[in-house]
Amino acid sequence: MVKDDEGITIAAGVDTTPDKFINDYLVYPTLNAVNEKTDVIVDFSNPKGLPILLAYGMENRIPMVICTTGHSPEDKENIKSASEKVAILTSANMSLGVNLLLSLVKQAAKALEENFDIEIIEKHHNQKMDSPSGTALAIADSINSALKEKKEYVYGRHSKTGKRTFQELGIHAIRGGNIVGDHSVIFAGAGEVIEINHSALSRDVFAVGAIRAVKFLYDKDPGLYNMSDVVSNATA
Ligand SMILES: NC(=O)C1=CN([C@@H]2O[C@H](COP(=O)(O)OP(=O)(O)OC[C@H]3O[C@@H](n4cnc5c(N)ncnc54)[C@H](OP(=O)(O)O)[C@@H]3O)[C@@H](O)[C@H]2O)C=CC1
Ligand SMILES: O=C(O)C1=N[C@H](C(=O)O)C[C@H](O)C1
Repeated sequence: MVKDDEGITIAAGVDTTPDKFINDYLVYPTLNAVNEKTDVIVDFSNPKGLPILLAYGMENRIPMVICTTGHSPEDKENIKSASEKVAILTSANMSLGVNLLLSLVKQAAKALEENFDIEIIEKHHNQKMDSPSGTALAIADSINSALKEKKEYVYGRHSKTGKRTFQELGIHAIRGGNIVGDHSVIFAGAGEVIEINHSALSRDVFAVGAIRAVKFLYDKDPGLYNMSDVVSNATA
């Protein structure tokens, strides 16, 4: 996708795997070789590389587009503090459609808060490392942000006995084949069901979003940004 875009080029690919120590210092030769003219770092990799990624980005004041999912609460705190020094954009899903879905589910949750059960089902390929998907968690957080009574996330319901409570928000992960990424949000009421669904048909949608994010972020002041900033920015 970058090859077809005249505005940007790939300066380097780097490895942030923390696997080498010399005198207690982690050594990352490939990371040190990054071209000084690098304007933005894009990360679609593994949460294990986060400490090195943040340290490098902060030290060199290079904005970072972090698309990797599966971060721990501590990782998320570290991203937040790093964003005080350098611009960081995080998004569990770079597609335009999912970012619209995040606001649609908020609207639906508000309207149906009193008597609809809410469940999320996500489906992904059999190579995915984390579950549930970062997008499913972002959808759940978006729903919760709209509700007066916050829901409690219940993952999978395996071996769970007893009835579902109204406070539950079920989150379910399906893994198989080469499914790119499907997210369905089900609002189930008495006698009616509303389902809001997004299907990524190709991984290109994530690359397109990441390129838009790069163009948005490269000259931004320190701060924590997300895809809704990009989408709402007409020049991005
Ligand atoms: N925000 C979004 O829109 C999207 C986010 N993702 C997220 O991106 C991440 C990667 O997913 P996906 O592309 O499917 O995974 P893949 O396994 O296909 O690709 C990950 C790549 O990252 C490389 N990698 C792993 N660790 C490091 C590291 N420490 N430093 C540098 N490179 C590393 C891997 O190299 P090697 O093969 O050598 O291990 C591999 O090339 C996941 O967290 C996924 O959820 C994915 C799609 C969209
Ligand atoms: O791993 C993937 O493939 C994807 N991961 C992201 C997530 O965890 O939400 C986004 C997308 O659905 C593809």
